[in-house]
Amino acid sequence: MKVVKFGGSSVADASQFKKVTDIIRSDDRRKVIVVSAPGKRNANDTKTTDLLISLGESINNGSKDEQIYNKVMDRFAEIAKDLNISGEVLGRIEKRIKEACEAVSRDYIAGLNALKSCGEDGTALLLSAYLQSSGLESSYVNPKEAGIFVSDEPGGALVLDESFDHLYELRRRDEILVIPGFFGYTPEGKLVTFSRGGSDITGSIVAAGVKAELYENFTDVDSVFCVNPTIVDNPKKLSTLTYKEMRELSYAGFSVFHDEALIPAFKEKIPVCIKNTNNPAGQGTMIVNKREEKDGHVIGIASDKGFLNLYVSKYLMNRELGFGRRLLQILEDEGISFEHAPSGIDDMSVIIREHQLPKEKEAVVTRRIAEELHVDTITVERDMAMIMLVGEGMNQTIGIASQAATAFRHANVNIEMINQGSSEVSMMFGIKSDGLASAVQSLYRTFFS
Ligand SMILES: Nc1ncnc2c1ncn2[C@@H]1O[C@H](COP(=O)(O)OP(=O)(O)O)[C@@H](O)[C@H]1O
Ligand SMILES: N[C@@H](CC(=O)OP(=O)(O)O)C(=O)O
Repeated sequence: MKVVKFGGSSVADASQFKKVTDIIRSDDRRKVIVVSAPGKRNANDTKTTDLLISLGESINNGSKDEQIYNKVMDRFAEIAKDLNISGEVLGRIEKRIKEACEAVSRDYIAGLNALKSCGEDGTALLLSAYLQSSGLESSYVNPKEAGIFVSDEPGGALVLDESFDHLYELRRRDEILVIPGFFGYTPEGKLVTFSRGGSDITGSIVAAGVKAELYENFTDVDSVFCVNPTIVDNPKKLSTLTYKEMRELSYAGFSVFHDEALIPAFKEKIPVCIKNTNNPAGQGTMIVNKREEKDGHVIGIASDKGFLNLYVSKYLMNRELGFGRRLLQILEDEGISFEHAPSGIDDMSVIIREHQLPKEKEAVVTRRIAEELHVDTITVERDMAMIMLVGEGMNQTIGIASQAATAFRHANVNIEMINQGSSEVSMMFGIKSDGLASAVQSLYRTFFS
C-alpha cells in the first residue's frame, strides 16, 4: 500500500485534478491519498490557504471581506464546474466555510484554524467525488474519522502517538481514501492545524500509521535539487538522500518538503519519494535510511534569509559559571526560540529568526541582558542569512571548510560566522543577506560543477 500526498500546485485547478486522477489510476497500490488546498496556478496567483487567512483576519478586524470570500468560493466552484461535480459537494464546502467564518467571530485562534483547514477539506471532498465519477471507488475521510489526534498548539500542532494505531485501521478499507492534509483534532475534539506546509506532515503520519511500503509526495518539480532552483539555474538533481540529510536541508530552506514531515516516516523506516505531478514518469528523489555512496561530499546547499545575530561579549565570560544558561533563560522567559548559539572565550552569539524578536521585544531583551548579565557589549545585527552545507560523512572529510571559505571569497562575501556544531551532517555559515545569491552560486560551482 502506498500513501500519496498531492501538494497545492498539484490540485490548483481542474486540469491538475485530472493528472492526479491519472496518477492514482495508474497504480492500484495508491490507496490512501492526502491533499493540500489549491495552490498557485501561476506566479501571480494566491494560495487558497493565504486567502482563507486574509478572510479570517478581516473578520477579526470587524468586517468580513466579501471579495476574498468570493475568491475562495470561486476557486472551488471553478474546479467543481470544470470537473462536472454536483452542486451538493460545493454546498458542503460552502457550509463548512460559513461555519468557520462564524467560529472566527467567536474565538479568533480556534476559528482561524477551522477556516484554514477548509482549503484542504474542500479539495478532499472534490477529489473523492471526482474519483467516484471517474469510476474509481473512493471515500472522503475526515482526519477525526481517520484518528489523527494532535496537541492543542494552533498553527503548530504535533501528532499524538495514539494516532498511529487508529490509522492502522484504515488498512481494512478497500476503496481509495482521500484525507485532507494540514490538520487534526485534539482528543477533546478541537480542530488544530499543523504549521504552514503541513500537508506533508499529514502524509507522513498517515504513511507511518498504515505502515505503507512507500510515501509518495507529488509536487511541481522533477526532484529535490541540490540547491534552491530559484537561486541556481538547472541545478543537479538528487536521486537519493537520507532522512537526516533531508531533514537538515528542509529545516535550512529546502521548502519542497516540510522539515517535520520526515520524523513519522523515519520512525517506521518508510521510504519517501518526491515526484512531479506534471511528469510522473520521472524518477524523482528517494529519501531513505541509508545511502550507499557515502563519499563524504556535500550533497546539498540550503539557504534562508530572515535571521539576526544577538551578540554579547564580556571579559572573563569563560570563568562565569552559568552565563550561557542565564542568557538563554532570558530568551525563554520572553518566549523566543533560538536556532544556533556559537560561543568564544569572552563572546557568545545567538542566532534567532527575525520574526521571533520584533523591535519592541528587542528593547526588552537587550535591556534585561545588559542589566542582569552585566555584559560589556550587546549588539543585534539583522538581515542575516544562513547557508547550510549538508552531506552524510562530510564532517569527516578534510578540506570542506577551506573549499567553502574560498567560494565565499570568490563571491566577495564576508563570512560572519561558521558553526560546524553538533550535527554530523552539516556545516553552517552566517552572512549578510545581500550576499546570499552570489555566495550560494559560488558554493554550487565549487561543490557541484
Ligand atoms: N532544493 C530544492 N529542490 C526542489 N525544489 C525546491 C528546492 N528548494 C525550494 N524548492 C521549491 O519548492 C517548490 C515545491 O514545494 P511547494 O511549493 O511546497 O509545492 P507543493 O505545491 O507541491 O506543496 C518548488 O517549486 C521549488 O521552487
Ligand atoms: N495549504 C497549507 C498546507 C500545505 O501543505 O500546503 P502546500 O502543499 O501547498 O505546501 C499551506 O499552504 O500551508
